[in-house]
Amino acid sequence: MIEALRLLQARMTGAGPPPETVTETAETLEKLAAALEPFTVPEAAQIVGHRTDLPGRGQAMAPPVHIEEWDEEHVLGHVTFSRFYLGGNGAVHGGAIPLAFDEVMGRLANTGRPRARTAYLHVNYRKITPVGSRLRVEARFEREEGRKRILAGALVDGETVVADAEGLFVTLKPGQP
Ligand SMILES: CCCCCCCCCCCCCCCC(=O)SCCNC(=O)CCNC(=O)[C@H](O)C(C)(C)COP(=O)(O)OP(=O)(O)OC[C@H]1O[C@@H](n2cnc3c(N)ncnc32)[C@H](O)[C@@H]1OP(=O)(O)O
Repeated sequence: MIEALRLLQARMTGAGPPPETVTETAETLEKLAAALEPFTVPEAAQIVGHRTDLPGRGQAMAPPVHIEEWDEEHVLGHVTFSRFYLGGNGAVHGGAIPLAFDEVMGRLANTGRPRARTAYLHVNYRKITPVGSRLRVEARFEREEGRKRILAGALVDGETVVADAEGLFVTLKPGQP
């Protein structure tokens, strides 16, 4: 279902259909939304965001990061930003790149340690990130200072770092959501 939605997002972004196809598509989508409505569940029971085995944890908003290696010190994976993530002129939207970093760095920060949330994510856009290219995405645990965990990340196209990031993740205190 999520893969089909991702395909739809990419095709819709790249399409310039005639008005009758736009109307027909809108009607079909409204029917699908209505069919799912009776199955609305509380957050804890939803599938989306809870499937760590799926790219982007099954969250269609998150770029589909495929995890290849994952332990307490590093995460390695790959991601291809579809047309859905286009910012302009062939480049990925600047807001989509932190989504990928938060996904891999958040996963790493929360592996083998108590729960933490992103306090900041500092992203450097070094080069244009191309839509449609398979990119390597990496994260590594740098250091821990009390409740603070500092992580580093990089997005690499071939041999070229197109973006890198530093993230601060803070261990939650009891009662913090
Ligand atoms: C088998 C295992 C499976 C695991 C599988 C997991 C898979 C799962 C994948 C999940 C992948 C998605 C992961 C997404 C992760 C999010 O994106 S979380 C959503 C985005 N983040 C948020 O909503 C956080 C909102 N902010 C907050 O809740 C609070 O500000 C925080 C971050 C909890 C910190 O608040 P606080 O507890 O009051 O902390 P506070 O005492 O003020 O500060 C503690 C220290 O941090 C420093 N600090 C705090 N904020 C900042 C800042 N922005 N800048 C600099 N320093 C700061 C303070 O200066 C202080 O430093 P020290 O004085 O100790 O040196």
